[in-house]
Amino acid sequence: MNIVKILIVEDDRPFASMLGKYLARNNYTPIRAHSTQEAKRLLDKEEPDLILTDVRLPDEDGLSLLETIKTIKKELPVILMTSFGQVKSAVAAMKKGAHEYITKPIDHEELLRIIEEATSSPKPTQKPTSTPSSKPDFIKGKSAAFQQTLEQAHLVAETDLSVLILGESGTGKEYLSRYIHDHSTRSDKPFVAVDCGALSKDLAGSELFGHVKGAFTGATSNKEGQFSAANTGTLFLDEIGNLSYDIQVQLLRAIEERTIRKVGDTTPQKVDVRIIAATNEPLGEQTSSENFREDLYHRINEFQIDIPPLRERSEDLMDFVEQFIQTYNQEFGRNVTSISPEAKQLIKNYRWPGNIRELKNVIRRAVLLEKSTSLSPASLPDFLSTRSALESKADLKSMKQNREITMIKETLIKTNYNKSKTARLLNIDRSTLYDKIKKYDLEVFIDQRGE
Ligand SMILES: Nc1ncnc2c1ncn2[C@@H]1O[C@H](COP(=O)(O)OP(=O)(O)OP(=O)(O)O)[C@@H](O)[C@H]1O
Repeated sequence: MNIVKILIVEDDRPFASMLGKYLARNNYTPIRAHSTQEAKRLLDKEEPDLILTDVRLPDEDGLSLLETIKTIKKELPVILMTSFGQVKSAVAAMKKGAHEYITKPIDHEELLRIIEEATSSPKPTQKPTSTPSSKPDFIKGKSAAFQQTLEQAHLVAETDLSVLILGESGTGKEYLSRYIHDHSTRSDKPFVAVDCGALSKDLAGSELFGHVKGAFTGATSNKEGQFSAANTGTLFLDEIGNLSYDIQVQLLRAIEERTIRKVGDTTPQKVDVRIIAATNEPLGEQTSSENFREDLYHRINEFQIDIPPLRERSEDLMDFVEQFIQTYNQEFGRNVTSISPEAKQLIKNYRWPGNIRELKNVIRRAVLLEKSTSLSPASLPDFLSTRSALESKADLKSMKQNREITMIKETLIKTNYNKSKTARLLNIDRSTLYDKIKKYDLEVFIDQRGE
């Protein structure tokens, strides 16, 4: 798999760090600079494939950085991050050759789409300056299990109830929350997604509620938090179980009193935000172990929606495959028009522990590799066939191995591909885990997500 290096130029360190972690989780290699000077140094040293820069930076602004880059590395795509109200800068940026601009608060899905487009296709010299990209295509499928989920989503969308979405990693919790927002009366207002799992303990308060200048070392200016960014709209809190106890207290107050206080400030600020939270670990269990406050749990769980794992939506599987093939045909300029029966069988036999995200990654890679018009097993990663080959043998040894592969994969996903944690949970040492990863050819599986 190609390594795509992205240089993030952003002086807001917590935000840069969050963005970096998000890109790393999506198989990119982030590098961070906090000023244009630092960015210029890293341009030569690191040779990034793409630049993602803020417009406002402490030394020069992102537009001058863009100009410099266009004179030395004309082909290097630059994406600017602008705030609402900086439309003029955005238009100027497009004229100066920026690949695209994206408005803060960043819509993560949109960012990924723009990055994928910028790094995989030949660059158009000029792009329309007007509207930011449209919303992602939401695949509804036809399985009874998901139709029920959708029905609940429609029902709750019409209300202002807080929603808790439960589902394994990659089942589409963020996608569904966006869908609920799009079908609510707040649809023309901001939708802001926060990955609570990527927030550091120290900076989570500032990220969510904002801070005032001087509130802590490094707080060189006032900053609005994600609550303010989502005001009048919807705030999606992913991996909510990761919030510290202190932040849980503040969050509860923000939801109940509809007011927030910035870090370092005592003045309450009114906010009107609809909360949708998500978790892939049952919070009920965490409340009994006192990791998660029970009062907050009940407050965010006014309505619960469960998303079934992909393996329980077998009727939807090929809908996703076909749609993803179309998407990547367009993106990579391929012409895959069918799927060979063998490839179809491999896709159907696999358990998809990483759910829709894993499927999407597998199809992206397959479309990129496929030379003919029919998707063949050769373009699919080995781990799909390893498992099926083992499955076809009904002996005890193969069945044991099969179970072992599944457990390793599921634990890797659970620990966000952290091998030390995985080994600990599986009660084996790291070297045994490495041996098994090698033996079962699981490197490709791990590459889907990166560490
Ligand atoms: N209904 C859908 N239609 C099209 N694509 C989808 C749908 N649901 C999910 N996806 C795809 O699957 C990927 C994972 O979705 P999403 O990020 O919403 O999952 P998640 O459950 O929030 O994951 P995590 O638990 O890791 O945060 C997305 O990038 C999206 O492309």
